[in-house]
Formats: sequence, structure tokens, C-alpha cells
Amino acid sequence: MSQTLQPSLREQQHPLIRGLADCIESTWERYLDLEPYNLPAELGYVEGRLEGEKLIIENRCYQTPQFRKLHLELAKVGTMLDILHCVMFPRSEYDLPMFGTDLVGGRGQISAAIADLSPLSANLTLPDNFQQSLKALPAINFSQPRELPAWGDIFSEFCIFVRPGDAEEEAQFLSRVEEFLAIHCQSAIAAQQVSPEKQAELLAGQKYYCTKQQQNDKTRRVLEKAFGSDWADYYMTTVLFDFVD
Ligand SMILES: C=CC1=C(C)C(=O)N/C1=C\C1=NC(=C\c2[nH]c(/C=C3\NC(=O)C(CC)=C3C)c(C)c2CCC(=O)O)/C(CCC(=O)O)=C1C
Repeated sequence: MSQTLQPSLREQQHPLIRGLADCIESTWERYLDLEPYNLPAELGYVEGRLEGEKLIIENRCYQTPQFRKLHLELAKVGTMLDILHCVMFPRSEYDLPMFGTDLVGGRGQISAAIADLSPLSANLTLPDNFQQSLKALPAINFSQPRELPAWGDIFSEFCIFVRPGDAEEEAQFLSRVEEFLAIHCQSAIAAQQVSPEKQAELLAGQKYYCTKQQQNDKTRRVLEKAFGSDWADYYMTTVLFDFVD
């Protein structure tokens, strides 16, 4: 694991964002055989300006025998916006869901904390082994659950989407994501290859998932303001939510 974020950006991030980035990276290192994934060189560290404030984006990308792309992104706009974005794209030979998480905060308060293992099957149901493991996790009663947008039909019934109310809820969110990641990585390293027909279904599922995520106008708007709509479209369709047709 050679790539490291500039320590400065990570240290300036909200503690939950820093904690989740560390958790994701340590879980990947513990379970997966990481190889670098070559993003275009200039995308490792991107700077823009958003309403007079500097926008910094730092990307880390890997691949493994089970995942075509593991993408962890930290972004920061002055003191206004702290973002963590992470998506794990399975290789379509394996019947694995999409892991995705997004943390958005500003001025010390996380306003959106979401994490999910999202189904890629045609009927949008998770593989049985995932359903069994996820059902065994105790429910958490967050004080401020949030309503998913219309494009959010891609998320599973186990999706957590909240505004954490305090440090305790931030810790509960973090530990639940850690459980999602452990279930996912353990299942991935034990996964068997699927039939060509199933592979085609899972590819179509990734296309559906990515096409829906590209409809997130909250993400698009931040990127458009800082980099213009052409670059925002390029970034959302080739870096954040690319799929092979
Ligand atoms: C796995 C799920 C998932 C993944 C992987 C993902 O990328 N987004 C995901 C979900 C998701 N994000 C949401 C919101 C926001 N996203 C951003 C911005 C960025 N998020 C980024 O990743 C980047 C690139 C670095 C930027 C720039 C902002 C500002 C908000 C508003 C914050 C707020 O409402 O308090 C919402 C609510 C959408 C709604 O209510 O309409 C959902 C559901």
C-alpha cells in the first residue's frame, strides 16, 4: 500500500470522515490483495474553486481479484464542506453487491451519512448470504433518519441514511459501516465465479446503479460550481460512477 493522502488534508477533515477513511483502508488491507488502479495521473489530487473557496479532491484507487475498482475519495471546500466518498465495484464474475458510502459535513456537523450494500441482481435483492449476515446485525435507532431521494431505489433495506445527532451516533454509524465492510470483504474472498448469464445480469445491475447515482444533483452541483458542467459530467461518469457497457 504505497499511495498515501497528503496528511494535511486528512488531518483537517471531520473526525468521523477521518475515522471512516482509516476504517475503510485498514479493512481493505486486512482482507484484500490490493493492487494499484491507475486513475488519470492528474486526478490523484485536484484543486478547484467553489464560491471563492478552494476545493481540494484527493483520490485513492485500487483493484483486487474480486473488485475491478476500489475508490476512496476525500474532498474539502474551505471550512464549508467535508466529504468522504467510497465505492467498491465488484468484478462481474462474482455475485457481490455494490458497497457505497458518502459522508457530507460542514462546520463540524455531518449532515448526510449514508452506507449500503446495494443489490446488483435484476430483482434488486441481495445474495442470500448477505441477507442472512445483515439481518443478524442489531437495528440501530438513529435520532434523525433521512429520506432517500427518488433515484435511491438502488439501495437495500439495510441502507443507513442519517444525520448523526451526536458523537455516540457518529460512533454507531462508523461501527455499522465497519460491519458492512467485514461482511463484504469476507464474502468477496470466498466468492465463486458465476455463469456467463449471471455475469451479464450483474453487469446490467452495475449500469443501473451507476446511472442512478449519476442523477444525484447534490453531487453534480458541487462539482459544476467548482469545475464547470462538462468536467462535472466527465468526473461523474468516468471516475465516480463508471460502468462497462
Ligand atoms: C452510497 C451512496 C452514495 C455515494 C457513493 C455517493 O457518492 N453519494 C451517495 C449518496 C448520497 N449523497 C447525498 C448527498 C450529497 N452529496 C453531496 C456531494 C458529494 N458527494 C460525493 O460523493 C461527492 C464527490 C466527492 C460530492 C461533491 C452533497 C453536497 C450532498 C448533500 C448533503 C446533504 O443533503 O446533507 C445524498 C442525499 C441526496 C438528496 O437528499 O437528494 C445521497 C443519498
